[in-house]
Order: sequence, then C-alpha cells, then structure tokens
Amino acid sequence: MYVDIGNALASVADPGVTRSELEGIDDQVAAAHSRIAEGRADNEFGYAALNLPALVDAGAIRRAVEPVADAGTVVTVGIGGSALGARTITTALTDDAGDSHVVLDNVDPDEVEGVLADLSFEDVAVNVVSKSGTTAETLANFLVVREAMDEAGVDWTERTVVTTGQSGPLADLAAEHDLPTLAVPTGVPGRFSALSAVGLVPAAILGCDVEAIMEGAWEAEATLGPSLFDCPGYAYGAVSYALEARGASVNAFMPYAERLEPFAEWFAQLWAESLGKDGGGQTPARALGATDQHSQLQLYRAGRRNTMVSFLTPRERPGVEVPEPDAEALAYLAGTDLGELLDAELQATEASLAEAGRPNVRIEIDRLDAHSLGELLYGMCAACIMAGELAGVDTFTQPAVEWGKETARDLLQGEETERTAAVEDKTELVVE
Ligand SMILES: O=P(O)(O)OC[C@H]1O[C@](O)(CO)[C@@H](O)[C@@H]1O
Repeated sequence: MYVDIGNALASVADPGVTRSELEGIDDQVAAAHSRIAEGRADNEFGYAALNLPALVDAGAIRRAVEPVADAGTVVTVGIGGSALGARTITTALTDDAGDSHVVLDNVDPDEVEGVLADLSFEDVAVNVVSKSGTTAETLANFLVVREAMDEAGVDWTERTVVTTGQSGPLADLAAEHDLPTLAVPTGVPGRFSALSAVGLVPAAILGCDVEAIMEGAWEAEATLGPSLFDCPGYAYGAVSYALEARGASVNAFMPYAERLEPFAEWFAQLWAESLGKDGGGQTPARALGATDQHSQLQLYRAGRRNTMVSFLTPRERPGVEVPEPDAEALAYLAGTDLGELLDAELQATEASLAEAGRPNVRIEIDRLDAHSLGELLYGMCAACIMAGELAGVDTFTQPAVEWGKETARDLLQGEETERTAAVEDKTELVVE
C-alpha cells in the first residue's frame, strides 16, 4: 500500500497542510503510536483490531466452513460491519466479482423476496453474522431465510454457518441447532473486523486465498511505527485529520476500479462510525472513478472548499484493447486500452483538483489480489485508529446509534416510552 499525500500540502491546496505543520503532526503521531502499541499489548478493546494478523487462524475458518464449501452461492445475513467487509473481499477477489455472494443487509421486503426467489437453496451456504447477536434486521432476515429453506425442503441447519460474539440470542440459537460457529475476535468492533471470520467466511467458502489476505495484513502491520513518513496507514489517517482540522469536513472516497466500489462503502462506515463524535468527523462520500467524474467532480473542483478527495487505485490492472477507431475524431483512442484510459482519467482528475487548489490523496495497491487487499484493509484500519487518536475521540464505540435501535424495538413491541412519544410528537409540515 502506498499513500501519496503531496496534493494535500499547503503549497498545492487550500485547505492544505504545510511541511512544517506535518512535521509537528508527526510528533503527535509518535505519541499516538505509543498509545496504540500499549493498547495492542493488552489486547485492549478496539486496539485489538490491529492484532488480527496474529489472532486469526485462516485454517480454522476453512475447517469451520468445510460442511458448506460445496456451495455455489453464499447468502450473508448481516449488517454494517457484519456485512460490508465480507462484500468488499468477495467483490474484489472472486471470479464473478461477488455475484456468487448475496448480502442481505437490509429489511426491504421487496428486495428480500426478490433475492430469495432467485436462489436454489440446495446450492446455498447461509452465513449469519452479528457481533451482538441482537441486531433486529439480521435476526428478522435470518428467520425469513430459514423459513424459505424449510418451504424448499432444504435443511437449513446443514447449510448455515454462524459468526457471533461469545454470548447472545444468535450464539444460543447456533448452540441449540449445533451450527458451525465462529467467534468475532474479542475486543474487535464490528467495523474493524473484516480481517477475521466476520469478513473471511464467504471468501473462504468461495475459494478465495484467505491466507494471502492475512499475509498482506501482516505486511501492513510491519509498517506501524512512530512516524507517518514510514507508515502509509498512519500517513493517510494523519493527513485526513489535519485536513479536517483545516476545513475539509467531507472525504470523497473514489476508487478507480469497479471491484473496489464496495470498499468505499466499508470505508464510509469505518470513518463515519469511528470519527463522527463530539460534533466533529469527516462525512464520507462514496464515488467511483471514472464514472463520478461525470456526476460529482464539478462540486469537488468548484463547489464549497470543504472536501478532500481520496483516490484508490491498483497499480497493475488488466487491459481491454480499444478497437481501431474508424472516425478521425476518435483517432486519439487508437492503440490504447481501457486500463490506460482509466489511469489517464485518474491522473487528469487528480491534476485538475490540484490545479484548482483542492486537496486530494492517492492510495495505491500493487494489484487487485488477496495480498494487496489484506494490506489495504489493515492499513485503513490503522489510518482510522490514528485519526481517532489525533482527534482525541473514542474511536471504538458508536453510542449515537442506540437511540434509534431502541425506539424501533419499542415501536414494534407497541410500548409507550419517551422515545415512542418523540415519534408521536414529530413536527409535521407536509407539502403535497
Ligand atoms: O454485528 P452486529 O452486532 O449485528 O452489529 C451490526 C452493526 O450495527 C452497528 O452496531 C451499528 O448499529 C455497527 O457498529 C455494527 O457493525
């Protein structure tokens, strides 16, 4: 993983950070790194996420999924950190770019019904994931999937694998039906758990090289140290923090590879849920290169000066040759291929932002393979933890999501609580 922060410097962009300010921030990075190392040494909640390369046994995951390793399709039932990492990995690494991995991470009846109608359950592995084991959307979807398998005459207990915490309703259900069960590593928040069974089970079932993913994570782990100038992950975290402090309250994350689009979703949860605290935190915006050059770039180049753009691209990519154009006006496409065109689009977009004085950072991986993806996932977890340390926020909790969850439960149970009263008392001004 390589991180180019040149276009975040104040000599190029506004908001931007000067070299001397960056040196100053590097002193804070050294202190933050000591805190992180301390937390890792005690496997402290949150910091333990950076110990996953040592904690996770890819072989054990393979053995656990053995009973369903013949499946042609994996149906993951999970939400947030219990789905985004898994989708990111299979979309990036499977031959069919994740088509064989169906993710039910919402409770839209139309969508769920449509998905189930298209499945042949005898060829499906069901992967139920919930760290807490209590998430309503996940449990409701699992009950629906189970019933659909019953109706199809397929024994769901033979086709289901569970990943969950040490205790909770899902752990109890798995024990009751003797389902293959994997644990969410202790001390690792959901959004930081892609490099564990949480993210790796579907990839293991679908034949991805999960060992190579963890080797890549190890390689990224080896870069952690007291200076941002030696650690790509820390460099990204520190510069994002510095740009936010200087006004870049939006972080537009723009992969230049279709197979990395789900990575932008994964990043959005990581950044929003970890750093959105105490009235601060960058708003992650998902974009895709080159597609969103034609929809969002106008804003990032000429709109409010509150955005940093984060580009993500593989250095090597396959090529598809562009046929010889038969029109003079298309002569410039002669002899090129789509990969070259996409790279040129990225370089041009990056330069266009710099030319307009807009901050941007480029993240690169060698190629779209298991090792590089492991490096990237680990590196960005380290980036987020560093940004949280520098911002002085509690990176590992997400207390603000609980009110809504509890209120939805109250409403479903028909309870009258302060929260349901707030729902009742909504200020209405309907225009029709
Ligand atoms: O894995 P669980 O406990 O089902 O939670 C799913 C997601 O919901 C959240 O708790 C937010 O509601 C996320 O932090 C988490 O990734």
